[in-house]
Amino acid sequence: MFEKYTAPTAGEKITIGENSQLNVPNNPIIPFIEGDGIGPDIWNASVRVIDAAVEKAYNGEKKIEWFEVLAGEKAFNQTGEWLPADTLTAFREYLVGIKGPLTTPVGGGIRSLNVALRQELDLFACVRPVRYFNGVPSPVKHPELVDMVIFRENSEDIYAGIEYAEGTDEVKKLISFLREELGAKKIRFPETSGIGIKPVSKEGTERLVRSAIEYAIKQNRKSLTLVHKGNIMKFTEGAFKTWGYELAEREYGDKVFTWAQYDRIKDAEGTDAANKAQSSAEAAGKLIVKDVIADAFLQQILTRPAEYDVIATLNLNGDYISDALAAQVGGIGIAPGANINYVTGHAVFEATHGTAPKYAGLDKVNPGSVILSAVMMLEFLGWQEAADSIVKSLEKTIDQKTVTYDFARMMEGANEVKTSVFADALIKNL
Ligand SMILES: NC(=O)C1=CN([C@@H]2O[C@H](COP(=O)(O)OP(=O)(O)OC[C@H]3O[C@@H](n4cnc5c(N)ncnc54)[C@H](OP(=O)(O)O)[C@@H]3O)[C@@H](O)[C@H]2O)C=CC1
Ligand SMILES: O=C(O)CCC(=O)C(=O)O
Ligand SMILES: [Mg+2]
Repeated sequence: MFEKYTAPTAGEKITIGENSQLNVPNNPIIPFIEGDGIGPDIWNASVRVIDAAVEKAYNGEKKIEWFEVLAGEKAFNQTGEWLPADTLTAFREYLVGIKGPLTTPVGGGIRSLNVALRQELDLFACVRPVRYFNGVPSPVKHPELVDMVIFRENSEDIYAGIEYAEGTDEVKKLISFLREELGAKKIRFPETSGIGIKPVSKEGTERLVRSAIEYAIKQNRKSLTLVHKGNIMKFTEGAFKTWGYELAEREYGDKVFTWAQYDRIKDAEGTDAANKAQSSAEAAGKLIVKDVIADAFLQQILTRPAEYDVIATLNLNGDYISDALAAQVGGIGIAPGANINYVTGHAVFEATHGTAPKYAGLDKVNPGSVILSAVMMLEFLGWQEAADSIVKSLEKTIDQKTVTYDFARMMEGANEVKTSVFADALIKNL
């Protein structure tokens, strides 16, 4: 199976059965990437918390068999490759994995390994829940009103990496094709432009929006909002909105009420009739599917966060929105995430934040994002008891004001501790 890695001898594989149901043994093999920068600090703390929670929740009957796989600087230093083929094989074979952050240079150098993993494994949904933990210092007055789950499309948009640098033969060819064959007249400085391409497909949109609706219905959420910049990017972001509404009505007709329906009723029968139709859909517990333009959304999440619930959006919007919303509930130190293909069952869990290089090796940063990503992983495996016990312990530890520097600097009377000591406190509070 592997070119260079040795497959673990202990533990068993997670498999997927009919109806995309996971079969999870009591000792699943789970590949992990430690990550660059702060990766080792937060991974070493997180893995202790995860193991202790599983041990305690199941009295030793369940145990994760961790399998380290390489990517990023550690991989390059040991193998000469940034993302060895064996690492992809491991995530493919064992279905579920977890990773620390990986560095991506700006303006040149290697393309993002994080994006490569998502694309290679076709992990089309980046799921990032954002909720408030009592006692966490926040820059807004009512952080508790933020309770959103972002479904970020993870396989297309400008992340496809189709871009050509200024001055190259490729960009000259492309610009002349755009101008001469397609009549593009508005490239302001054709001699000195770089060009990036933004593919957005109907299939890609539909699978993402379908996953978000399924999640919203299962979790009894009130609304799903399609966030886009479709007024400007009509055939990519505008199409995302149109395809999203069409899919919602076609596949979930009796379970949803869309703002596209609202508009049709309004045009035919007037505003009162449309308002009535929406109110009765809400009373019947239907999921309201609505949309908002991305810039307006970014101000409304600050002014009226309670109006938003599950979010479905494109790749770049989702990237910006994840960090912005994380800040509202106390920062990127407790912002978890998952990259999931709901059809094949492949999933790689990871924090929203990056490698924070200035803190690397200082045993300083908050491991909360990776720990909460592991909570999402445990839930994905159906190990709810272990997941719940970590969340309770995190709540208790924050309540005791035992926190890392990021919270301590905004908290009165905090007991600031290192990453490893924060993990000790979490384990004690399990
Ligand atoms: N999925 C991934 O692997 C990701 C990788 N990256 C990559 O990471 C590298 C660095 O990116 P950068 O833009 O600096 O973003 P980072 O998220 O790495 O760091 C930005 C700031 O966020 C805060 N922060 C990040 N992580 C934590 C944590 N665990 N606890 C507390 N605070 C934290 C720090 O704020 P402060 O300075 O205020 O203390 C830090 O300076 C880049 O190469 C980027 O491409 C970025 C995002 C995701
Ligand atoms: O791949 C990277 O380096 C950045 C990724 C990122 O910002 C994200 O996943 O939110
Ligand atoms: Mg990001």
